[in-house]
Amino acid sequence: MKKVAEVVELYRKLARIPQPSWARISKSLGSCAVVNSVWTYRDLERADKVQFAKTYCANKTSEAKYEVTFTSRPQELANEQWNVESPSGNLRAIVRKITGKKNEEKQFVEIWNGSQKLQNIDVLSLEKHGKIYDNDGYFGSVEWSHSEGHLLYVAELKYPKAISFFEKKHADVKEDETKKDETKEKGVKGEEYVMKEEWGEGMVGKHHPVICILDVDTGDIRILDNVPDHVSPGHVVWAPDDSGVVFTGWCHEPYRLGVIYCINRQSAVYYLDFQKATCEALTDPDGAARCPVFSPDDSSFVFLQSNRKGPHNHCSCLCKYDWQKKESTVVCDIVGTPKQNGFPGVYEVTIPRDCWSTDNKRIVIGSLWRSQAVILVINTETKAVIRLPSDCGGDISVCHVWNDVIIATCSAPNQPHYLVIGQLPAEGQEFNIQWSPLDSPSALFGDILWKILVHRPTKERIHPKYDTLDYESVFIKPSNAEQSSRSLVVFPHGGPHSVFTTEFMLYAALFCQSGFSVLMVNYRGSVGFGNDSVFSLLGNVGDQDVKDVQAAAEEVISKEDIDPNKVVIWGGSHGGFLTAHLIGQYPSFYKAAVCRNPVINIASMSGSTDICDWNFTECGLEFEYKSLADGNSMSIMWSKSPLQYVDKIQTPVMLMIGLDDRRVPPKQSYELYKALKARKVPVRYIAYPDNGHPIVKVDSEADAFINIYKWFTDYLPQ
Ligand SMILES: CSCC[C@H](NC=O)C(=O)N[C@@H](Cc1ccccc1)C(=O)O
Repeated sequence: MKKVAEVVELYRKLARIPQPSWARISKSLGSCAVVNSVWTYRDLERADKVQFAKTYCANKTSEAKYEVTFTSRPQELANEQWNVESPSGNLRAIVRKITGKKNEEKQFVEIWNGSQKLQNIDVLSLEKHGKIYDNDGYFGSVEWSHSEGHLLYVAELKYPKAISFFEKKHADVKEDETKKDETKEKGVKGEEYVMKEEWGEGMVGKHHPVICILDVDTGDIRILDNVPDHVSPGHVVWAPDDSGVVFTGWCHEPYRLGVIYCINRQSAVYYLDFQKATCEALTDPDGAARCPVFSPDDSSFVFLQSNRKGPHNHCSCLCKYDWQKKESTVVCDIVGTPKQNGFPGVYEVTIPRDCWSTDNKRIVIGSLWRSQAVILVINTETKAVIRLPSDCGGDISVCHVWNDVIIATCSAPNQPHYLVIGQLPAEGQEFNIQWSPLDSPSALFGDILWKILVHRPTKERIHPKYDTLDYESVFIKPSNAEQSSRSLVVFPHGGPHSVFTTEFMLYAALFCQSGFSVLMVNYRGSVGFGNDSVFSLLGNVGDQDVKDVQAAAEEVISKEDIDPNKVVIWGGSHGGFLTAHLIGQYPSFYKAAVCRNPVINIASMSGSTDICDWNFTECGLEFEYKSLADGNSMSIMWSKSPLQYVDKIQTPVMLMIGLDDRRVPPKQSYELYKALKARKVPVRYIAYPDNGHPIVKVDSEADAFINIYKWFTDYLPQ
């Protein structure tokens, strides 16, 4: 087993490995494909995630392969929140965040042509709106009009100035409601401390988004004010002929529930028509539709439709809206249980911009296919679905599609991420795509082996309704026995409706290079295996998921060279919930445990999480906005919570929380901490400031890993 000091140096080395955050083909068509990319790496010395840009030129060779003829040197990027090329490729819009002289946050909207900055607008000083939203995958949007004369973006509503009842300067401002509008420019009394609902975890400061339109010639900004009062707009795009805007509207009445990781929120696709000054829902206002993406000829757009209410994440339906006929059709329906290893359905929160082929028939999107991230080519007319081959056998995710050229990022548990380029073959030939790496990828970790394990529930664990369900794990181990400590980290994911795929993950690679094998379990309830798997877990959390993980662990120990006395476990959020359950239900099996922001007591959490619907749904209870966690509900929630087993726990537990977590309140961990302290079970509680639900601040993430490694090795037999 490596010493802690050695693992610190290993962490320093692997943390520097960059990962592509985005990559797009420049639309300025020339002789070669120009690919602009932005990469991110963890800068431990600066305790910050640092971004740099890289540009590639690639020429297509005869057999549809590409030869890279130029690669720029990495250019560090500063403060770019958005960088969006215009349809012709002649202009570029950049939203830049700057700290002002008085340490205030400023945002500049910059318009560039090929050689200079044409506009440099200090937008917040104009007091037209609040902060421009970043690219959060839900509300944030920056889009050029087809004419390239306007830029649309989403920002926070500008609230009237809040003034105190006791402020003398504005003594003339009346509290009278009828006067409110006239006094708005002076301010409104008594509003200083009124709570503004937020959209929960990961959406701090985002209360009420508004759609803004900048005239790039004059610099004038107007706010679209006929968005329905009950919806918050996002995924905003221009309608054909710039006749208006089309967007996802999330209903925020009667109150906002957390939206990140949740595709079950009430939302519809709306069209705001400039000429008619109307805003109408194009999809069912009571549904959960999102993310309209128009075809190149603007004849239609595709969008995703999910189950409103129910599990926070699940299979989505891919639909197409015909702009002329004003009607929607289903292209890929929700899949309950796929045939054998067949198409399991579409699992994506958003559809990438520019996902269409030039023939206006096919789209290229990312999705999940059991334990792998994949790229699908879907023919929106024939409804044929083709899974593209990965380049390295691991994950492949689409970055950009333009002019039938695809940019994708590939990785595997032993292969850091790298970019590839490929020409989309003709209809029906998609599987023959040829990928060409844009960069020589970071070295393959030859000392890490990985495979996907398939698990079938034993007879007594078969789900009564979904009796054909199986599940998987991604298993990684050191390639040579000398390096292996024969120790195993069991690692259940969170969600519970998420999934471990075969991508490169820093922590997993570090554990493996430090001598551990790692078992990442995609228990029933994970996404990517069909909706029946997701729904099989509802009402069975704390039992079916726990037994699936334990069975997978015992199977691997019996089949691999693992010492059963050297098994530890760790997980985050629902993964932390499972960790706490497993050490309670199998008290002598795990030598040490770590929980990151774990759900410990569903009952006590129901009033403080940003997604209180999760507590009801996962416990098999109906949820309505007016639902109360009454005695009966609390009793059911308690019966599925790991805290009930605390008297059985012997395993030393380390708890790690993000103090700003809005998803799982830090007090959840404190409940377990106190209970274990009172029972003299070794327990350690680490609290990271400025971290939310995922503990990903660079210094916190680094400290967390070394603490986890030390906690495990302190309790493992040497
Ligand atoms: C009331 S919090 C329930 C646990 C939480 N579920 C949803 O947010 C959770 O396990 N979070 C995951 C993050 C995640 C959730 C869904 C899809 C992908 C990731 C976690 O932190 O690991």
